Amino acid sequence: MSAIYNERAYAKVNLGLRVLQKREDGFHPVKTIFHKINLFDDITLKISDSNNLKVKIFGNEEYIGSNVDLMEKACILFSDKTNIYFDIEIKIDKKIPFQAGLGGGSSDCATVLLTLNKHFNNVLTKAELLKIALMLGSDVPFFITGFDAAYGEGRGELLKEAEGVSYPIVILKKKGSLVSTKEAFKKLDERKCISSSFPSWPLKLELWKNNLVNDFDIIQPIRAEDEFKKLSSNASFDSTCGSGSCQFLVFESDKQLNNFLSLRCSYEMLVTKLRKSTLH
Ligand SMILES: C[C@](O)(CO)[C@H](O)COP(=O)(O)OP(=O)(O)OC[C@H]1O[C@@H](n2ccc(N)nc2=O)[C@H](O)[C@@H]1O
Ligand SMILES: Nc1ncnc2c1ncn2[C@@H]1O[C@H](COP(=O)(O)OP(=O)(O)OP(=O)(O)O)[C@@H](O)[C@H]1O
Repeated sequence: MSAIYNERAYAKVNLGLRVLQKREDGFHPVKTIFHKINLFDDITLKISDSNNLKVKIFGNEEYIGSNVDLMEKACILFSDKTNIYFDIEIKIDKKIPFQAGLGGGSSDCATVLLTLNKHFNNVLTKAELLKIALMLGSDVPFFITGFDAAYGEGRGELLKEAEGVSYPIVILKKKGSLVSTKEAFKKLDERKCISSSFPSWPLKLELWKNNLVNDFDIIQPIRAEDEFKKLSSNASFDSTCGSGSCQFLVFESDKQLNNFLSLRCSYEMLVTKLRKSTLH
């Protein structure tokens, strides 16, 4: 028997991201608000019964290099944990920029885990899925929860749902600018003074500028460019996506967004919205 699923894996931004001192296990505790955005990878999964695990992925040539796709790792972990074997063909239409801080790979593998669990009649509990998710990456548990927005602590696995908002958002990407998450965290270890303060979620956009800080902002060369400064002065809020390299600008209205879109911009631009689903 086989079944086909068409799924969307949404990207996220971090509204505020404080990074504390490195722990003994090499990871840094963070405090953040994760928020999904309406930018997604389209993933088609064909799952068939089989006596051994077979994973085929199509469409990942552009981003995979010599890495193993996180979606393949998700299949292996799911099979190990459940002792269920299957033949899976995954087709991905990648729209989320990678090494960009948008959590694309994390969202893709969370989507695969959730779909496998759905196919196999919820064989794993949410708690078991969250445990596997953290083995795949610090951002993966957020995508397992299904929340539009959440406070995240620990490595990002201590999650509490937050109310989502739906302001227009523009992602700016400088051509050729890629950031390795590991290297970005390493750079922050050079800081002399580390603050741990993190505000409660200010839903009102006018409060974000003075309350939400991403510690990775200081290591993003694009933020020192005159063009970026000029563009961001036309938005209500701007910050780095995760550990970079993409930046995002938030607008209070479509009118403010349209004024912004009439400006000259040499960066690649993705125009979307913070995601507030109707399920809640
Ligand atoms: C920057 C964020 O995207 C913010 O949400 C996340 O903290 C990063 O999450 P991620 O991409 O899933 O990262 P992981 O795959 O877990 O970790 C990649 C590498 O980044 C570093 N890392 C990551 C998360 C964390 N809290 N502390 C770290 O020091 C570690 O060196 C780790 O080996
Ligand atoms: N499904 C996937 N999508 C994107 N990258 C993947 C995937 N699987 C493995 N990778 C590898 O992971 C690296 C980047 O992953 P990803 O896009 O999650 O990072 P990111 O954009 O920096 O997100 P974040 O740091 O916010 O989690 C790439 O070098 C890529 O080869």
